Amino acid sequence: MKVAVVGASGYGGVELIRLIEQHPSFELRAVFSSSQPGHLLRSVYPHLDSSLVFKEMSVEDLSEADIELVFFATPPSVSSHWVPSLIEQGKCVIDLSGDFRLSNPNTYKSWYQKPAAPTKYLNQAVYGLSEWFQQEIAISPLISNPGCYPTATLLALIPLLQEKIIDPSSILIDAKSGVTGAGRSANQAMLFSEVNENIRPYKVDGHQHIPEIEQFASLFAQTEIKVSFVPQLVPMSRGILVTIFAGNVNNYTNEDLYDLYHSTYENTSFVRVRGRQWPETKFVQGSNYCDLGFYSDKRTGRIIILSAIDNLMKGAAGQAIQNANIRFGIPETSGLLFPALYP
Ligand SMILES: NC(=O)C1=CN([C@@H]2O[C@H](COP(=O)(O)OP(=O)(O)OC[C@H]3O[C@@H](n4cnc5c(N)ncnc54)[C@H](OP(=O)(O)O)[C@@H]3O)[C@@H](O)[C@H]2O)C=CC1
Ligand SMILES: CC(=O)N[C@@H](CCC(=O)OP(=O)(O)O)C(=O)O
Repeated sequence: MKVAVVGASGYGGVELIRLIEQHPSFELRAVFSSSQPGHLLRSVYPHLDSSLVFKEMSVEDLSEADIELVFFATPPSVSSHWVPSLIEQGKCVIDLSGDFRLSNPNTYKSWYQKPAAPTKYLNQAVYGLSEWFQQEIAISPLISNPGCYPTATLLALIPLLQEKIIDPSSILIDAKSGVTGAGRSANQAMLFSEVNENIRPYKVDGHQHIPEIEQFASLFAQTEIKVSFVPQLVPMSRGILVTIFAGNVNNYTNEDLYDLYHSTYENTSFVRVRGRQWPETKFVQGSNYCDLGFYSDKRTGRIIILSAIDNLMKGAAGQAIQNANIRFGIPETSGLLFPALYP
């Protein structure tokens, strides 16, 4: 199948290219970038041995190249401009940005401070949290890949919310991310000397992933959920570690938690239930796995859940390929079954 990547010069885009180039069923036919048109992909990214040349985005180029699937790894408000014409032409789109994740356009406008996508296409989009929306992903022309923090958070929270094991008003989320989460564009705050030997909380007063987490947590809990969420930047390139604290309303023990998570995820390919072997970002770096750990703290009556992913893999490009596999009836693990880079 012929595929294209828009935003191919960024971190999400180049991770998609790495995965597509060794995928058994996808053939990369076009890479788009507004800053690099005319440049060889391998001159911008020498680790990739490709003879493709970056082009300026154009719907005509996509039609001529007979491309069936288009990935967007672009900043907010870019995909919402192109997606309507691509969908009308019968293309399938997987969007890594937040443009199609929030069902209410006013919520998008207030958290992203950008115009929302047209409602017609918001209504067509399905949320690409692969483990929980398989059936919807398999038939949709527009898949909205989840944010990196929401992926790690929701995979940990949904089993507890569905079974009403935690107090829905008690959810606190401490989240740490490596710097590739912020993308590749130049930014003084991301200089080595600013980030190294530092842990930086940011957007404590309102991160754009809060409404996304709340929208899908509420869906599975069947009640309105509000969460406290504190993201922090840590001095590493890749990786997210999310720690969630919530009140244990049903006195679930560690064994009960293990049974719950194990039975929920035993037939999935990329969620590894680690229990009391606490997840670390090192164990998932470069891979599509999400590692989950948990602890029922009898002393405080709280449950603590830990979730580790690679932000560019399960948090972005890896999950996008997993969704493409599901969408086109290819085995879900195609092109993704490799362990983390260690050490
Ligand atoms: N990094 C991560 O861990 C994750 C990122 N995401 C989301 O994925 C998307 C991409 O993120 P990331 O790769 O990190 O970002 P980068 O900043 O690294 O890359 C963005 C890409 O978009 C292109 N671009 C910028 N402006 C435009 C435009 N107006 N039209 C077309 N292309 C444009 C840029 O290239 P050029 O300037 O050459 O056009 C670049 O290739 C974002 O929406 C992000 O929020 C989601 C989950 C995790
Ligand atoms: C470390 C870092 O800065 N991470 C980014 C993740 C951005 C992201 O994925 O945002 P979208 O909702 O547009 O997909 C952030 O916290 O804003």
